[in-house]
Order: sequence, then structure tokens, then C-alpha cells
Amino acid sequence: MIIALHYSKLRPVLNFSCLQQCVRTVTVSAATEKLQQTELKSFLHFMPGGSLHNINSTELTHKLYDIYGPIVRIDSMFSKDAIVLLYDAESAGIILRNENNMPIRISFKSLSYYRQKYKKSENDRTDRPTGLVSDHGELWKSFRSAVNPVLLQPKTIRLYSSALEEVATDMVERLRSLRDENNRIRGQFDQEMNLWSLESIGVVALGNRLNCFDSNLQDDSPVKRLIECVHQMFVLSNELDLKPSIWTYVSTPLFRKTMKMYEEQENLTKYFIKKALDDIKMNKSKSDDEKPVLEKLLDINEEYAYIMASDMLVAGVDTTSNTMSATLYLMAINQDKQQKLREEVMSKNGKRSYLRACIKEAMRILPVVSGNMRRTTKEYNILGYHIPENVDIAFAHQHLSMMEKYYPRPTEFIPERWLTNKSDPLYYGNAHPFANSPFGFGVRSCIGRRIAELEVETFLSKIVENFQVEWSGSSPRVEQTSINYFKGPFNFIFKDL
Ligand code: HEM
Repeated sequence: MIIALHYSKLRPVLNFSCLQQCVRTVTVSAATEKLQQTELKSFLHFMPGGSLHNINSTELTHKLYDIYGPIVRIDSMFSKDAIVLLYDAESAGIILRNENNMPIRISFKSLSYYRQKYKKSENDRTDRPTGLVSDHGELWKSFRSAVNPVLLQPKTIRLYSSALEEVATDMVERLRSLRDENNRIRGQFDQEMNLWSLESIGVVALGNRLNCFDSNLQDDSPVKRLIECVHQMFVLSNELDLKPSIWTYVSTPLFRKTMKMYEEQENLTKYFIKKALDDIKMNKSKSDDEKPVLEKLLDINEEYAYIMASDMLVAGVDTTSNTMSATLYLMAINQDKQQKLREEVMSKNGKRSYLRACIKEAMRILPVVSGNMRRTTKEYNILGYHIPENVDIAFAHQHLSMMEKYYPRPTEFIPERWLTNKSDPLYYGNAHPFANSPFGFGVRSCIGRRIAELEVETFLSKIVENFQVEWSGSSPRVEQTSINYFKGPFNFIFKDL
């Protein structure tokens, strides 16, 4: 069923209740008059008794597709702008390609508010950068152009291989020591993966070890507090930015809690950056090539250097750790693939093609980011509907990646699909290029992609070299907030080889 909503040139206002039966349009002036009523009607769907009450985000995405088809609009509710969900790779490609000059992605609205308004005093200039996630337009473009060469060039990133290998080796030893008599990891596995990802991004961003593996780390230590803040950031921003909320009108307790958390996170990253700067001043630093991102950027632009290093310690923790957990799980329940990977790793012939294919396949089945967004800067005609400018479009990549029409046998973990040739029906190239997009698209795609890939490749190789990873017991749960959290039960078994 394709009819889901209608954008006429007159900017219709629709609510869920009328979507199934008919398409209703009202003019701009009527839309304004009816706005409040529409907001309330939409809101009711999320209230107890409503069709969408207590539904988790993954179920919501599937349900909306099943009911309404490949294009669905959720009307504005209180402070939330209307959003169009798109489940069609071709249409996603049209918009993403057209919005690739200075793309706008409105995400983490509360974080942008904190950086651009909340923490600024009246005298602060508004033309100062606040970060890649929160800035747009020329401010974003200048920042991004300056940091791209440092963060995205594969040959520059490969220089961090040995530092990341050292972290991976230490983490393998830590996992070994954390096992009980049944080779299960004692304690919280997700927390362990966070410690690994923070330590890894720390060596790349700051050049020094943050000592995340210190066995005496207290819960109130800066490392553990930062991990908690990053987690809270994704959870709370999901509540404030994606669910109906009135924080842009009234300072709610949740809003105040979130602002406090952003402040703590900012102070914690400042603490780590200061320590790194002390090391740099004492010339403890590395050769030019191996210099951490902070030091390389200091030579270019001091302001960018601090902001980027700080954002790396935030954006590079839960994203990479949950990708790692999901990949390990899929390797554990697919022993034949794990063995094949082990043979590639142990052969030491420098080839990493199967390793990369395993990670790509894991990110297709269990991606950490469920979709991507753009705010339109022009009008589009998509699937027979008119989409005006200034509308948020969410591309449901996670859903698309699991469609049979794009990826045959979609629920099966088949890394070979990324390596096989054109004549094979499984060949990934047969899928639409915009069906799977774990790191986003174009000039606004993930700036940490190369680093994240190198981290996961390095650690996964070390693990299969050292352990036979198995899984015993019930399947894990995946919980969606702003990102997908790979939740327990963590039934991993790490057997020595
Ligand atoms: C497996 C790990 C990761 C995944 C799956 C991931 C995914 C994404 C996605 C989907 C976007 C949005 C792209 C778009 O709008 O087209 C993004 C943006 C971003 N990511 Fe990542 N990310 C990961 C790791 C990292 C790491 C390690 C860093 C640290 C350097 C990072 C920093 C960022 C930043 C700063 C942005 C905003 C870029 C901009 O707007 O210019 N990410 N990421």
C-alpha cells in the first residue's frame, strides 16, 4: 500500500487517524489554524490506549511501513517538526544526492541548543563553531573542510594501526582475565566494550592512554563518568529530540537533567584534553605522522582542534562498541564464518577482504545507526508526492538493508555477498546503492568512519586469533534510542585456541 500521506503544494496538515482512509489537504492558513488540534490528535497516538503507545522505535518503523507503505509523514507535535519516513532506496538516493552541497541534518537538537544558546553568554559571538554535529551552512563547511584531511584519509588513519593494536592486545588480555570457569565474561560485557572503544578513540584523538583498563577504576572516575555521559546523551536526546516533549516551551525536569549532563560531558572531555596538552607540551608526543588528531589540528586551527577532539571522545564510544558487540555475536553464532575469518587472519598474508566483508555484513544486519536524516533545502516529487523544502526526511536504512528485494536471504549472515561476483544473485552490487548506508552519505557522512573501521578490524582480528567465540543461551535484545544498543543477555563464551 503506497498511499500514506500527501504533500500538496498547499502544504496539507494530516494526522495519523486520517492517513488510512483518505488524503486530506488544507491550505497554509487553514494549516496554521488547525495546527494545535492536529498536534493533539497526533500526540494521542503516543498516549496510553493510543496505537503507538509504548512502542519501541524499531517496531514503530516496521509498523508504519506495514500500514502505510514506503513514504509516511508523522505530523509535527509540540516542539517536534513534521518528519517524513522514506523506505525506498531510489528516492533516498534522489534526495541525498541533491542535498549534497551543504547538507542539513537536524539531529541532537537539544545538544545544539546547549552549545549554541544555553551555555553561551549574551556577549558570545554567534559565528563561532560549535561542532560538526551541531553546526550547519558555512560554519559547518569550513570546519569540515579543515578536519577532513586529518580524519578521513586512509593512509593517514593507517598510521594509528600500531597504537590501536596495542589497545586491542591489552583488551584481549583483559577479557582473558575476566573469564569465569565456564569461559564467560564476568561483569557487564557492554561496559567492557565501551572501555575498549574509549581507550581506542583516546589514542587516536589525544595520543595518550586513558587507562580505561585500570583494574582499580572507580564508578566516579573520569573514564567511567564519561562513558556514562555518552550513554545518557544518546538516551536523553532520544527522549527530548525524537519523542513528543514540550522542552522548547518550558524548562522540564528532563530538559534540566539533559543540560546538566551535556555540561558534565563537556567538562570531562576538557579534563582529558588538558592532560593530553600537558603531554604534548612536555614533548612526549609522537613523530609527525603518528601525532594524534588533536595535535595535528592544533597546527591548523586551535578552536577546531579542541572541539573535534572532544567530539571524538563522545561520537566514537557507543557507536564503535555496539558495532563490535553485534559483530562478535554474529561471528559467534556463525562458526563456519568465524573459522574462515580466522584462517584469513592467521595466514598473515596482509589480505583483509574477508575481515572487511564480515564487518560490512554485521553492519547490514545489526547497524548501530538505524537511519539517516536530511532537511530538504528544495522541493521534491517523490513517489507521487510533493515534498516542500525545509522538511526533515528520515531514510530507513536499517529496514531497507533487510529487504529481500535488495539483499536476498536478508536475515542470513553471508559475508561472501560482499566479495562474490556479478553472476551470483547474492552479489551486493545488485542491491540499490542507497539501500545500505551505515556511515551515511556524501560530504556530511561520518567523519570517524575510517577510524571506526580500523578499530573494529584490529580488535576483531585479535579476538579470532586468540579465542574461539561461542554463544550459548537466549538471543540478545537490541534497544533503540538515538542509536541501537546491543543489550544482553551477553551469552558469549571465549575459549582459548
Ligand atoms: C561504527 C561506528 C560508527 C558509525 C556506524 C557511525 C555512523 C554515523 C552516521 C550514520 C553519521 C551521519 C552521516 C550523515 O548524515 O550522512 C555519522 C556522523 C558523524 N560521526 Fe559517526 N559513526 C561511527 C563512529 C564514529 C566515530 C569513531 C567518530 C569519531 C571521530 C564519529 C564522529 C561522527 C561525527 C562528528 C559525525 C557528524 C559529521 C558531520 O555532520 O559532518 N563517528 N556517523
